[in-house]
Amino acid sequence: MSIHTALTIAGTDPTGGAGIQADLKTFQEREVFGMSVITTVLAQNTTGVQMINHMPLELIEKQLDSVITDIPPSAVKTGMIATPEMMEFLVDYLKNLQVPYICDPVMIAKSGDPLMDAQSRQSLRQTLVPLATIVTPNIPEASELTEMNIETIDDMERAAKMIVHELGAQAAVIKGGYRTDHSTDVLYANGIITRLHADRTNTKHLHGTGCTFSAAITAELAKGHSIESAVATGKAFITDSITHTLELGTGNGPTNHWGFRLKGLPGQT
Ligand SMILES: Nc1ncnc2c1ncn2[C@@H]1O[C@H](COP(=O)(O)OP(=O)(O)O)[C@@H](O)[C@H]1O
Ligand SMILES: Cc1ncc(COP(=O)(O)O)c(N)n1
Repeated sequence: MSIHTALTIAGTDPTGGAGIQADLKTFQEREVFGMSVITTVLAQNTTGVQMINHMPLELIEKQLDSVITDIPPSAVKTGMIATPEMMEFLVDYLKNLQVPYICDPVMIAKSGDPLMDAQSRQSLRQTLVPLATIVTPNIPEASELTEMNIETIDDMERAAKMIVHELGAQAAVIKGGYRTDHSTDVLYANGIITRLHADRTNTKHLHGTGCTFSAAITAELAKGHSIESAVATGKAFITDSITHTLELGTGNGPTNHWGFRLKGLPGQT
């Protein structure tokens, strides 16, 4: 039996809905062995972010060495990488790894709390985005990366193409979660636009949707699936996680990471 492994490099959420914790749960659900390197420890919950503490670069480096010299990952994702120094440091690391790399350009939490400053947002364009196999911005993040005003699906398609052709990523998915009329995401990969439709669930429990979606895609790439297949499975996974809501927390609650098990997914391996 071949074991697939995935590494997430990201910040934490002690309530388990977003960040590293959501990524590890998602890897497990997709039957991939999950590993993690913590960049930032957050005190946060379903109501917002209470405190942020970045790990020293040396500790991030030591964590990465511990993982990589022992259990090599088949795919890597980054989530909250909040400072230009962390981004610059990760560039060399990711180049050497030579495995699929998913960049979730986390900038703001669903609660509205900023997770990085303006200078870091700019650095992300130049450092991590060009290395990515897939970049997965939501609409505000895609606007920030492309400096475009994104309102329509056509705008989402233009932004996805710009992230590939001008910023240098291999593929981009612009997520439609910020829209109120539908939940269509747009994938641009291998020169082709694909629209991924899902019915919109009327819920406030959307904490960690982006983390969960990109982690599911990472798990599928770790198994060797194509970009198109991995994103389709990721979309089905997040849709089921949102639909089978748990109603946890006093604010905007987490998604249900075992939601897909209640319905079953196409394309499981
Ligand atoms: N209310 C919803 N109903 C169905 N799908 C949703 C809903 N909100 C978000 N999604 C989906 O969840 C995924 C994550 O999108 P989004 O919430 O925009 O990311 P982020 O957490 O980075 O802001 C996307 O596939 C998006 O279409
Ligand atoms: C550590 C960490 N990473 C990412 C998010 C974004 O989560 P959301 O998908 O709700 O925007 C978060 N709240 N915390």
